Amino acid sequence: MLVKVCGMRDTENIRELDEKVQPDLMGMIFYPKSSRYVADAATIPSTKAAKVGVFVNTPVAEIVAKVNAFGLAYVQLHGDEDVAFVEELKKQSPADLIKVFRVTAEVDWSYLKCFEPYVAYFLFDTETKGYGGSGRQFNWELLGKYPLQKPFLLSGGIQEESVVEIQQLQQKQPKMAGVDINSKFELHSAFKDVNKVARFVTALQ
Ligand SMILES: O=C(O)c1ccccc1NCC(=O)[C@H](O)[C@H](O)COP(=O)(O)O
Repeated sequence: MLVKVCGMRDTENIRELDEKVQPDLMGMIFYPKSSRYVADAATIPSTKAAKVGVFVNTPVAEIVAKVNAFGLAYVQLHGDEDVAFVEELKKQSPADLIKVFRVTAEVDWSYLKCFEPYVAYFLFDTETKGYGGSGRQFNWELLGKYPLQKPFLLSGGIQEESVVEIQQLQQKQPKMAGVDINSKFELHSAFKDVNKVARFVTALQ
């Protein structure tokens, strides 16, 4: 199962996580209103993990500039980006795309289907005022009925204690390609407890 650790910023914390845990994906937040906002490319070291930039309703040109400055392998669209926007970004960005859907009570699968040609993964997170990183879980049972072909990542309030529930969901839903973790593994904002992430990843595999 793929593991994405999101909301990283501190140089040494990124290096330690990359060496000890070797996550597949390492996420950085480019949403200025987030407490995890990354402003400076100089603080982000090179990593074995593929870098993911998280954006919220950011113009295409600005995203492409960050892809180049930070060497992003993926762009995660965590806002209200529509299909036309995603299609245009796909034309201009050298990075692959992850489109996020923030879940409330139900999911409109037919709407998601329109995004399938342009993205590498979908990602499901909990609806929250700040767009993401809330530490709150949505009703994962909704994904048991996932009807599409595109692989997806599960997110929203995942913690060490979530392992069994994640494994059960993956058995039901083979399109679930991985998980995305963030606030439940933080010592403080944008700084992860590497040992806690390591325990989680070991338990998951
Ligand atoms: O983390 C943030 O501050 C953030 C702000 C705005 C948009 C997205 C954000 N995080 C994106 C992520 O990929 C998180 O990992 C995801 O929302 C889950 O976070 P959590 O519920 O804290 O595990």
